Amino acid sequence: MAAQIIDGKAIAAKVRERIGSTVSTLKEQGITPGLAVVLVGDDPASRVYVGMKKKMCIELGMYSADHELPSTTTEAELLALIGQLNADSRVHGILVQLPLPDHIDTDKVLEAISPDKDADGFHPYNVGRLMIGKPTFQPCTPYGVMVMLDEIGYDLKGKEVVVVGRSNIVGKPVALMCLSRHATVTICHSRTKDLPDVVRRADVVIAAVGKAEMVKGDWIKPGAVVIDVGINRVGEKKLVGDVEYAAAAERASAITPVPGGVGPMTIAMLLQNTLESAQRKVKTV
Ligand SMILES: Nc1nc2c(c(=O)[nH]1)N[C@@H](CN(C=O)c1ccc(C(=O)N[C@@H](CCC(=O)O)C(=O)O)cc1)CN2
Repeated sequence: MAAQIIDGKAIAAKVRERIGSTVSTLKEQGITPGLAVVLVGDDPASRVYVGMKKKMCIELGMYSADHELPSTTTEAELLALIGQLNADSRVHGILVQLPLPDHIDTDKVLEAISPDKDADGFHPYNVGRLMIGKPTFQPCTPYGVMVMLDEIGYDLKGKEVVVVGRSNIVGKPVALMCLSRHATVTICHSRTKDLPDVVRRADVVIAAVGKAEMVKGDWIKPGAVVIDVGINRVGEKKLVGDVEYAAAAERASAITPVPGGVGPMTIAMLLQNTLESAQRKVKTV
């Protein structure tokens, strides 16, 4: 049977629609959720993502504070800007687009963001809360993966999940989120022995390794769900995921495409996190 294509664009549009109507309600109560997006340097892909974030923020009626800084910006200048944004009551979420230029210490910058405005969920305080299963900002891409699984009605309880990739941004948090839903989770990486055999056990494969088509179609157990987080540029224009899509789709019960899969969810969940932050603020004042 042909795999169900999990349409990230459509699911993200649905998430944004829900956010938009909640934003309208909040605005009636005098609160406008605000997101500050900070870009340092000229990375073309980052510029595109930042542009999409700002556009959607405005479309949903949120306040958008944009800061595009030159690649010569010093770490001290960036930290000073974050200090200002932490203190700005119009801003409920702060996002510093990654990667940052090499002369800036990324960890230092992420730790400078106030944990209660950490719309990316990358601050160690929030990472710790995720680890111990407390409510927190959930990192956007893994959060999007969970929403996609919910959307297809997939219950992770008791399922074997194999995550390929152990990044702080995707692999580790998505593994924790699956664990919190009672899945049995294996995280694989470059030194995992017999990777194809480990992946073959999986009811759900989450590929987040950043290597074009590294997960082969014949590694997929028939009927498995395949979530491909990779976005790899091949040649001038073509984008492919971390999974060999056509061959995997022949065996999977459901699969995310690239483009149009997990990518669009990342931005939708950033806006969701900003909204949740504003809602928390309403409850505390
Ligand atoms: N501070 C952060 N930096 C980065 C993050 C992040 O979550 N926070 N993630 C990525 C980039 N990213 C968002 O910032 C992102 C990547 C891809 C997409 C997306 O919609 N991709 C499309 C394809 C777009 C294209 O043509 O290039 C798709 O998959 O369909 C959105 C957001 C690294 N940095």
